[in-house]
Amino acid sequence: MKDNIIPHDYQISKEDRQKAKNHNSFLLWFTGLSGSGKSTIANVVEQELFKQGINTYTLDGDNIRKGINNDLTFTPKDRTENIRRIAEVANLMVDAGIVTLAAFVSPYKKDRDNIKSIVKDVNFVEIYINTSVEECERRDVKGLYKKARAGEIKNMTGISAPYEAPENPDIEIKTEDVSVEQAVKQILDYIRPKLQLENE
Ligand SMILES: Nc1ncnc2c1ncn2[C@@H]1O[C@H](COP(=O)(O)OS(=O)(=O)O)[C@@H](OP(=O)(O)O)[C@H]1O
Ligand SMILES: Nc1ncnc2c1ncn2[C@@H]1O[C@H](COP(=O)(O)OP(=O)(O)O)[C@@H](O)[C@H]1O
Repeated sequence: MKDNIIPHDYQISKEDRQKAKNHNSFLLWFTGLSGSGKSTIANVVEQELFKQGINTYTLDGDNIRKGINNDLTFTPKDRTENIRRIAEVANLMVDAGIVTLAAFVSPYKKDRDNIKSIVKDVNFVEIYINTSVEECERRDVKGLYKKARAGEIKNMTGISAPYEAPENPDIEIKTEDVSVEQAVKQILDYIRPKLQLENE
């Protein structure tokens, strides 16, 4: 069946779209425990980029797990499928010339490696929001840790399901040591050269 799918040769390329917008596009992937600070930091990074006239879009649990992935749970198999679909969507967005931000727990190394192969290494910036489970549990932004401790939530990452920390992330942010503003600056400094088109 797949052999019969023959791609059409569309004439407007990713490079054409990037030139029209005057910046490169790539994926900023935030990984870390629930409550680590992924959404908080991604949100401010996006606001700063938006102010600079950069085309951006953020994928997170609200628009993905309630929409395209509303059939998926938190079993390892479903998490793998969750991340695969998000990576495919992100790949289309990067192809459309958009600096795409994605904030997902994404606890498994093999799933994060798969994102890299879908969007290609050069388009993938892995940002590890490194906050200890003790601190995430203390924050307990959504009350999920309390529920997990009470046995009301199964497979809770950090409590009853694993989190495989990135070994060599592009950016690592320890939110117990740095402020949101410092974290945002670290990310913006890292991506500034990546935004520039080659002939500039
Ligand atoms: N069992 C369990 N483990 C972890 N997280 C849980 C769980 N159940 C619900 N939630 C809430 O769902 C958000 C995580 O969804 P993700 O799509 O990012 O997870 S994953 O990447 O597929 O592992 C996560 O959102 P964030 O807090 O924004 O990380 C939680 O609020
Ligand atoms: N340095 C920091 N960076 C990011 N968030 C922080 C920091 N210090 C405290 N917080 C707080 O931690 C919480 C992180 O929640 P959230 O961004 O929703 O996490 P996640 O998206 O990873 O689940 C927020 O209430 C935020 O205000």
